[in-house]
Amino acid sequence: MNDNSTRRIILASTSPRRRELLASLRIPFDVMASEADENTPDDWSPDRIVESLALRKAEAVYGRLADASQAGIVLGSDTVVVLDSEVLGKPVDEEDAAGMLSRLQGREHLVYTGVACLDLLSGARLVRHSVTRVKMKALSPEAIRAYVKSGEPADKAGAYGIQGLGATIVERIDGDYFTVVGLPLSMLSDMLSEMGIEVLTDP
Ligand SMILES: Cc1cn([C@H]2C[C@H](O)[C@@H](COP(=O)(O)OP(=O)(O)OP(=O)(O)O)O2)c(=O)[nH]c1=O
Repeated sequence: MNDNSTRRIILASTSPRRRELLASLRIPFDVMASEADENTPDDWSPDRIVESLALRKAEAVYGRLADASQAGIVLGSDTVVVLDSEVLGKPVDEEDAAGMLSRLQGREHLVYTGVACLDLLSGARLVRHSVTRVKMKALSPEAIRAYVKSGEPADKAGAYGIQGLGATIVERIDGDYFTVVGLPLSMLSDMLSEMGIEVLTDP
């Protein structure tokens, strides 16, 4: 069943990247910021963290809309970087960013992104994650300092953005590029299809 015309999509996110990525699917959507608690127990695995936080973000918006009996799908997403089993979120300041980059440089790490889709009317939910391996180039302290000073690391998991200046410090990736940027579009389109929203349809 193709339900594109009757159900709105709401992106539960403050991330401009996620908004741009979702826009590339060419389906109409609204954006609502979600204030979800992003703390998780220390012993949670990365897949559990990103799936749970994606769900929390979607549920925070779902809670504000469910009473209105609106037909729609709420999307939430969360991204972390994992190095040697340690989960790296966003750096708290420039020193933290430089520390993260000096550990990531010259080595491989994993980027996990979780996606949650909640159906506003039925309450049905789908939650999945995607993982991409990233090899970062060896970086001199000067290069790390210059990259931190660019401001790009500030609001990004692992203190880099592959879609920007960070492209110059990545050697290769193995997996889905969009998982690294924060919204795995191929996996998302499969999830939307399972919820009755087809991205590729005859106009
Ligand atoms: C590794 C990497 C991360 N990121 C970003 C994606 C996410 O926005 C951010 C991880 O933080 P998140 O907590 O996943 O998301 P957010 O707080 O930015 O947005 P939301 O409101 O949806 O919770 O890191 C990049 O943009 N490029 C990259 O290469």
